[in-house]
Parts: sequence; structure tokens; C-alpha cells
Amino acid sequence: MTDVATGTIRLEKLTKSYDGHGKPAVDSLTMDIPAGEIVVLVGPSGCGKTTTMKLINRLIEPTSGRIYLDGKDVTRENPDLLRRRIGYSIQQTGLFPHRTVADNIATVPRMLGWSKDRTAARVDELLNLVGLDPDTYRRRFPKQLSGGQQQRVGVARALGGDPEVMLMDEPFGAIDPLNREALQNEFLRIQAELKKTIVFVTHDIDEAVKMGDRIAIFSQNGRVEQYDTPEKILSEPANEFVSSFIGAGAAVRRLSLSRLADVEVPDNWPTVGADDSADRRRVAAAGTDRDFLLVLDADRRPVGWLPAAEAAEDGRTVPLLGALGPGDTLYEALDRMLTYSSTGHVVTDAEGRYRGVLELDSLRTLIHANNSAAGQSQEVS
Ligand SMILES: Nc1ncnc2c1ncn2[C@@H]1O[C@H](COP(=O)(O)OP(=O)(O)OP(=O)(O)O)[C@@H](O)[C@H]1O
Repeated sequence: MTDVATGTIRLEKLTKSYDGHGKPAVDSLTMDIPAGEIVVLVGPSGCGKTTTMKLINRLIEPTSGRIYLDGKDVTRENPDLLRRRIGYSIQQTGLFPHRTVADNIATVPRMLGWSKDRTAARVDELLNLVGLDPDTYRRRFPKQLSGGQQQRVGVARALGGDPEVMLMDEPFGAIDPLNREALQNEFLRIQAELKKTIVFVTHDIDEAVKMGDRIAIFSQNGRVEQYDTPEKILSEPANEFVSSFIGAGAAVRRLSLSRLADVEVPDNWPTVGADDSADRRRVAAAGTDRDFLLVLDADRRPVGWLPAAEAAEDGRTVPLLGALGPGDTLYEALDRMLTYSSTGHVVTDAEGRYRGVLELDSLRTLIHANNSAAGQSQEVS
């Protein structure tokens, strides 16, 4: 087993029975968790998600079965040593209330015996990584932070000793939807850089679809009903349990898996330059039946909409609403269109330059293509 990638986890027939409680909390669970991926455990309350996590880092001991890390059996390894290789962040953040943010983040580096300088540098690096200014936050105490900031510190602390594996138990559970989305996005950005092996628990299927490279749908007693990519789970649920767990709206959820960077956006919208003369603007307006022309600056960055009827006048534009970038998904595009009822939505590239304009009709075409690719072309029509 020498060629196993760092961070690979294998659970083999893992069972946890609590004394005096009939059925095991986790019953003979076998699961391979590939290195560098986010695997999301999702399922109803009491199905054994948290127990599985705690078995992985040996916060609780299995009744039977084995745990392998990097191909090595760690079922009997010293749990303290094991936990230094595995970061753990939980819903209630578990921050030490009487220690500063810096001290909290330094927990594992200290345990590992890092020097003061190396630890301090690591704390600042991690604070920057999770989007908190070190000078502002390192000396604060947890209660002087908002819930979302505490979550960020929790994530930074879990990353402290640069672990191979991160276990995250509903890490964004207690956060309001807006901040939750921001944290999810930031976490995905961090993960794109760090490529840790992450086991992530949630009860929210939307969060699972967004965060997971793979999703394990648990039913009861740590029984896995399906372990697959989000695409497969949404388009080919393995059984009734999975179908009912993902609920209605699987086709809509699947939209959140397609990014605008990966689809073709119509780029034939009439445009004019911000410095164009009134004459040129008039010619452009005469050549289209659109009500608005899109105005681009010298770098082809969209600056506003020009009403075609006033194209020859002073060139005053109407502001752009809800421009879409390459990281936005078809789901976000649809949401934007329903929120702002304007006809077209500008799509830009990573540099903010004009790529095209999406309208409800062109979006519908993309959605159909997306659903056909998943083998279910009839769901959204
Ligand atoms: N210390 C314990 N003693 C006895 N039973 C326990 C103990 N901890 C958990 N259980 C039981 O084991 C089962 C699985 O619990 P677990 O916390 O893993 O579920 P979960 O899927 O994480 O649930 P939730 O989504 O509600 O957090 C439950 O039936 C629970 O009551």
C-alpha cells in the first residue's frame, strides 16, 4: 500500500454500537474517501453522520471495523497523534472563549511544538486565508466576533497544523443564508488552493450539491443509500429513499452544477463604444430591433445600457443590473433574471470584459442542454 495518495481515507466495515441502545449508530460502513476531494455526508437526523466523523478521528472508538489513512491502518494508532493530522471544525465552532483568536488558531501548531515566530506567521497566514484582517482580529476574543467570523476562525483553527484531512461537522449550520453562501464560496476558493481531503457533514442537500465532489446519502445506522457525484445523485437517484431525500426540484438543483464559464453565451447583442459619436450610436440603433444597446468601454468592459430610442441624444445610459461572471451558475443566472426583470443580463469573463448577453430564451436553451446531458430533458420546460 505504498502508492496511496496522502489524505486518502478508507473505512472498512466500521461499526459503532452504544451499550444499551438496540441498533448500532453506524453499522458496517465501508467507504473510500479519495485524497483532495470534498465528500459530503448528508442524511436525516440521527442517521450516524456525526458518529462517522468522530470515528474517523477516533474521538470515539469503533466497536469493530477498520480505518485506514494513506493506506495505513490507524484503527489502533495513538488518537492524539492521529488528531494532529486531522483538522476538525464543528457547528458551534468549539472555540475556547477565554483565548484570543490567535491563541485559538495556534492550538495545533503549539501542540506540534512549532516556534513562536513560525506559529505567529501561520496564524496571520490563516487569518488572511479566511478573509479576516490579522491586525484587526488576532487579539480579539470569540465573543467579540459575529457568528460568521467565529466560523471563519473555527475553519482557520482546523487548518492550523496543515492537516492532511479536515472533518467539518455542519460548519456553516448556524449562519444566516447570505453569510452562509459567502462562507461556502470562500471555503471552495480556499479548497481549490489547498486541495485537502474534506469530510463535510450537512443535513442540507443544497449545501451538499454545492460543496461536494461526492455525496454520501445516509438513511439510518450509517447505511449509505448512494455514494456518488452530485450530478449522478440528482439525475440518477439510486432508490426511493434518495429520490425522496433530494425531493422535488432536482432539475432546478442541477442548474447549480453548471457554471457560465463552461457554457456558450450568445454574443450577438448590439454594442456601442462609450466614446462613439452620436452618429455611430444612431447607426447602431437603426441596425437592431433591440430596445437597448450595450455600451462598452475601451477595454470592452460593459458600462451600461443605452436606450435605442435615445441613441443619438446625449448617450446617457441606464445602469447594468446583476452582471454575471464565469463563476456564476445557471441557477444563479435564473435567479438573477427572476429578481431583476430586465430583458438581458450581461455576462463577463474573469477580467470583467463583455462575453455576451443572456436572455430568458437563451437561458432556457442552456437549461435544456443541461438537462438533456443529464438524461432528463423534460423536467424544466
Ligand atoms: N453517546 C451516545 N450514546 C448513545 N447513543 C448515541 C450517542 N451518540 C449518538 N448516539 C445515537 O447514535 C445515532 C447516530 O447519531 P449521530 O449523532 O451520529 O447522528 P447524526 O446523523 O449526526 O444526527 P444529527 O443530524 O441530528 O446531528 C443516534 O440514534 C443517536 O441517538
